[in-house]
Amino acid sequence: MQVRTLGCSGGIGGELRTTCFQVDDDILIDAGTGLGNLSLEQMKGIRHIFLTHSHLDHLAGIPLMVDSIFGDITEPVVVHAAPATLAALREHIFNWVIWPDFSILPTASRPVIRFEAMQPGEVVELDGRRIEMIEVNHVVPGVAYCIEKGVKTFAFSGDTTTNDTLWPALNRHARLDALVVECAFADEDEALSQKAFHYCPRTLIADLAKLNHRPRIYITHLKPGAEDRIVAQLQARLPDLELRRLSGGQLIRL
Ligand SMILES: Nc1ncnc2c1ncn2[C@@H]1O[C@@H]2COP(=O)(O)O[C@H]2[C@H]1O
Repeated sequence: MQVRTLGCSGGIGGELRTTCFQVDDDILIDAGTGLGNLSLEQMKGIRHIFLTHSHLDHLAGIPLMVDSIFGDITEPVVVHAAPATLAALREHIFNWVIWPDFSILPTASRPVIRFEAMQPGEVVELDGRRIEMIEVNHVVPGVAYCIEKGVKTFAFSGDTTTNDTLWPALNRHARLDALVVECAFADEDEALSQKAFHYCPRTLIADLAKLNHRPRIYITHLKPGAEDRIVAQLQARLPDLELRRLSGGQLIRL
């Protein structure tokens, strides 16, 4: 299994793209502006998209992608998400005002996307990859995903602040090889991080103590301009952890 970082920034500007990870060739975890780094051929190979929550920076690529591949695919792309996230997508994006409802286009019986509700705790198995949804704590309903293939295990926190759901769920796995975890704000912006339900270094460090595994840790969703400060604040207080800043294009092999 491999995870390619198509986008991992908390914003845009220059080379920065928002959250989108490609698992092998056919799965996306979130579909932010990083999705636009895929070629048309690569987009046609995407069969499943798993969403962590309803915010634009995690799904902005979907409407544009489905229009781009509209005439070229025979089976719908399956969008997996929690019921609240799917309801938001239907009501606020695919509502014929912001974008046409591609879940009934070109025809209701053979649409280009299909929405598939998933509940926290549920596992979807796709060609030997077991994808588990885990509840987290964001300003809108949010989830993380843990993906197992063989013995290898990868997890992505989605957007979250302090919680007691992600860490016990990860501890239930026999191992954790790589963890992509968000830390959107620097400690100076802790008040904003609390309002927006994100981690800052202080709160992430406190939660990492709840994790029994010692994975490679990749920090994601850094707000543009604060990247170096956030990573320095984490590394200064976690010198013994294998902790690095995630960057666009980075490949995580498992
Ligand atoms: N009061 C607030 N609540 C939530 N988000 C906020 C607030 N003020 C500013 N924001 C920003 O809005 C952004 C929405 O996407 P994010 O959750 O990635 O990060 C959020 C913050 O950067």
